Amino acid sequence: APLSAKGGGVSEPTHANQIPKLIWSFWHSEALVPGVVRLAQGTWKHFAPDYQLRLLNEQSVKEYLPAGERDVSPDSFFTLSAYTDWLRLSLLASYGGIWMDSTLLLTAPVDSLLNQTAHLSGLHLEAALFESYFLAARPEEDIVQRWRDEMWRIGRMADKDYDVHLTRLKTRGIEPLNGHMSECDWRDRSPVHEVAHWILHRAVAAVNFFVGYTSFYLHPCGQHYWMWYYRVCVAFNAVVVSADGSDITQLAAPMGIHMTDSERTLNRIAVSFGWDTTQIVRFLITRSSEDFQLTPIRGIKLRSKERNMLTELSFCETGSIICRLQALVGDRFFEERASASLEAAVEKTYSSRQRQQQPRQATTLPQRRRSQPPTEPGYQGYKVNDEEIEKAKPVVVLTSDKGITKVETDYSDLAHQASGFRARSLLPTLSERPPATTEGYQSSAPGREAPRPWEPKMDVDGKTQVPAPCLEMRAERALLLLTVSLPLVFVPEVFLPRHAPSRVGPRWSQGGARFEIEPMELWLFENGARVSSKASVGPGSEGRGVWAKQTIAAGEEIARVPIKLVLSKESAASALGSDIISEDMGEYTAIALQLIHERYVLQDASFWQPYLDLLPDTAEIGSSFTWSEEDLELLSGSLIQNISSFLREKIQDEYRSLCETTLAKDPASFPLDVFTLPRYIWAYAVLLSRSFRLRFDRKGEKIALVPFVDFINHDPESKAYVAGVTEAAGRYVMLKTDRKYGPKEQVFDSYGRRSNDELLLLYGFSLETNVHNYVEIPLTELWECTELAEPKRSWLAVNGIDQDEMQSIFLYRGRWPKEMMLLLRLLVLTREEIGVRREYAVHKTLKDMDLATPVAPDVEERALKALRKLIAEVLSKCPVQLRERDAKLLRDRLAFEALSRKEQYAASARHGEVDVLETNRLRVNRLLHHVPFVFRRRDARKQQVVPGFSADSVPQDFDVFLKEFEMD
Ligand SMILES: C[S@@+](CC[C@H](N)C(=O)[O-])C[C@H]1O[C@@H](n2cnc3c(N)ncnc32)[C@H](O)[C@@H]1O
Repeated sequence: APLSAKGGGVSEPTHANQIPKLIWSFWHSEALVPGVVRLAQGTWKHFAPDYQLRLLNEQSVKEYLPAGERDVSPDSFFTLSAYTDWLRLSLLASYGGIWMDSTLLLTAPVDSLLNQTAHLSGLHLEAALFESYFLAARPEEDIVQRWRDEMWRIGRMADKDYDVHLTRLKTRGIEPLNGHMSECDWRDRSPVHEVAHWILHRAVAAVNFFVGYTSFYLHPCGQHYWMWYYRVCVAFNAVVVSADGSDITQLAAPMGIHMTDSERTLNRIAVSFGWDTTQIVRFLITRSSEDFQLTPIRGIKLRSKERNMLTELSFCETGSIICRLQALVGDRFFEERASASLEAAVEKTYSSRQRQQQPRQATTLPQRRRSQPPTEPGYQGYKVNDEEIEKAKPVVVLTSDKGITKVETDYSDLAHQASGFRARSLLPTLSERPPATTEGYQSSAPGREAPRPWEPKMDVDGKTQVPAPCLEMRAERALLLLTVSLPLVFVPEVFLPRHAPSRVGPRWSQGGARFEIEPMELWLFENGARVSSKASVGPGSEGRGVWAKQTIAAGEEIARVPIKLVLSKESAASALGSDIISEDMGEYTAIALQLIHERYVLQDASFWQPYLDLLPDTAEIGSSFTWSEEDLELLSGSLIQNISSFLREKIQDEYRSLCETTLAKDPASFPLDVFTLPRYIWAYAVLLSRSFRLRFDRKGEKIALVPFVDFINHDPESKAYVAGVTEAAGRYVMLKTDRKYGPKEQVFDSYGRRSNDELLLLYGFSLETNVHNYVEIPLTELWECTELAEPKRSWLAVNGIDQDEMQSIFLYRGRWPKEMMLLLRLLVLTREEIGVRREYAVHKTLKDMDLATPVAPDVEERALKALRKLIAEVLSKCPVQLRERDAKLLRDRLAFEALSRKEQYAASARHGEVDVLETNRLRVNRLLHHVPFVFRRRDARKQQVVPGFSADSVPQDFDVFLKEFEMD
């Protein structure tokens, strides 16, 4: 049966319940594919001849991504690897097939690595990590979809947010890496170290024991680092395994996930032998691997270090694994030699590069970060041979966020690691070293942006250095650990449970009448609503929510509420009459009047009484527009303070005008001592925090309060859906799940991509981690001083940008809408630059200029500087002390938890704004720094004959720079 087309109109033949014969892989550039990657592809053709290869790059991938995901690019993530981790899951979730990392050499038929009956097949490492470099699945597998969604969520989290997320997982009893890598390895140390370990281990366990109460978790040793590195595995464990335990193979098997031991197969050479890069490469290209049996291991997975070294050397000795594989494939990617000395080749490659100092040719790897040969004493230089490897082994460079700070001669002082330095060996890729700062830092590879200042940097091993905030956090935590937990050090481990029993305390009290759901459930039932027996309303830290009582499948209907139970303008009109609820009355106003009428006039006689009894009061909702003046002070320095006052005033004005007009028509039915201002504000708070926009027919959307369905809480990532349905039997509102929910799991819905400011204003809460935070910046002043304002406005209008959109820009944390730079460029363009006065001529000039991309260095600089000024103006309204206080509070769980709910939300919202502004300020500074460079390169590029090369050595990653200016 043909597979449904997901993207680009592609459909694949497949057999039901079989993994489609498709191999997916990604290499960022189409032109510069290293020999070893091409060799890998050759092995796939040989060992998977009946499979279709889908070798994607940044451009072609768009053809295959499902419609809603086509705009996702590496820019959407903090790192390229996070992007490709998400990409593989997205492709497999849609089309199924096999994902192979580009450096995976098959050495046996691919089917020997698959299990056709499993939902998901792959490989695990040490029974603790489910690898992601080789994955196979049938299309639309629930497990893969959930994994993809989780990866999408956490792949785009900044380090700080990710840290909070990891702690949350712990509080929910999920061990992100199944206990793996949580142990500190202090072996071969002195007895003092042993004792220190013993104390540390218990102290850490004691502190972490309280994670459920304190939300404070200490990542022991390098565990946080590993969790960062294996983000895709963390995502896997969070959604698939979802439980504590050290052996994921056992946990995953009942879910239909098949795992092969990677140490017996693809990882055998690297892991089982415990070799480093040089040893692995030596084995692969020299005759020492002549007798090695390839079939049993089924394949070889190379890391980027091995790939780089193989690409540099580009030869193999007859009989070696690489030579044998290329003979099998029938193509030559490596120069075959009868005998060769690895050392001589290494020396030749590196020293000739040193001599030439020239751009390399197209056959080599795309340019990576390169620095001049270092001059620090103790740095062992570019030559590598055994003797030097031996000599150089003890050389350790200690790096902090400020770059290389210290060069030492042995590893022994591991205390440095604990105090914020990571030790890394200089060998074997001596030629690379991260620069001291990110300024003037070239991007690492085509398709990747230059590292962002907040992004954990990659060190020479392709691993991350722990970024500064984490280091500080770790130091602070260590101090806290010692003070808080020393008395607990001697609590025997057996008394410490593996994970904490409960979550952080609820924000609502869990008892009381508002938690007696049964009368409403009975009322729903009697009036024809259908609520699945698998779900019910129950308490949680978000107030009441919809919970799964037992497993609910993806796409299952949880509730169906007939229209007669719904409060809308229609119901208001039938309750209050069309004299009062006139055609032109707003929907919110109409329902607000009905809410007051039902609750305070009809009271127990109201049809909706069982539902109204459960509605929260104004303080419980806590929307910031209902806060007192005193409470609003908590929001000082943030944009939301003024917005809250503004909305409140608008509602008050509306109430006053209603009193004078509509309500005055029938004072007996609408006495002003019943229809009071506080009640009107309450009704608005209920409506803004719990109503839905529903579409039942073509006429348009309706605002409605839907009993039961409005108990669903917000998770920005949820895709559960609420929809109006019209059938012959009548209209109803339906709630359906987006994914499978396990017993006792809360079902969430997304209230939309709302920033913390919006959430606080309308719903009375904000999120500590919110990827949708943004700040709206008015352009009033820029419009006032721009030249040729009118023709510019009309040109924008002709191009589909309406008056409101022209007035401000939306600044997001990780992306810039395309219109933003276009607007800024347009506003800074002078009359002279446009060079014409008549409107139609201005339109033509602007069209030719293509303002969606940088047009000229000085225009670009002015636009960026204007943006910087706007950002600085907004930032200046938030005093530095306040910013620092918020940042500190959000790092320090204990202090944060000690705040009142409003203080917590205020701090999160203001911090969200500052974070967006600061991040963008840094970005603008960085771009300003690159402007001259980008244009110089662009000019050089125009002149050169062969794209990508010129005497001026245009970097291969030129496009990446340009991209910075063209984000969407
Ligand atoms: C549609 S109602 C959901 C039901 C509500 N929890 C109740 O008990 O009635 C929206 C309200 O739920 C709360 N809420 C929803 N999602 C939340 C979240 N993620 N965190 C905290 N509070 C949340 C807020 O008080 C919000 O105003």
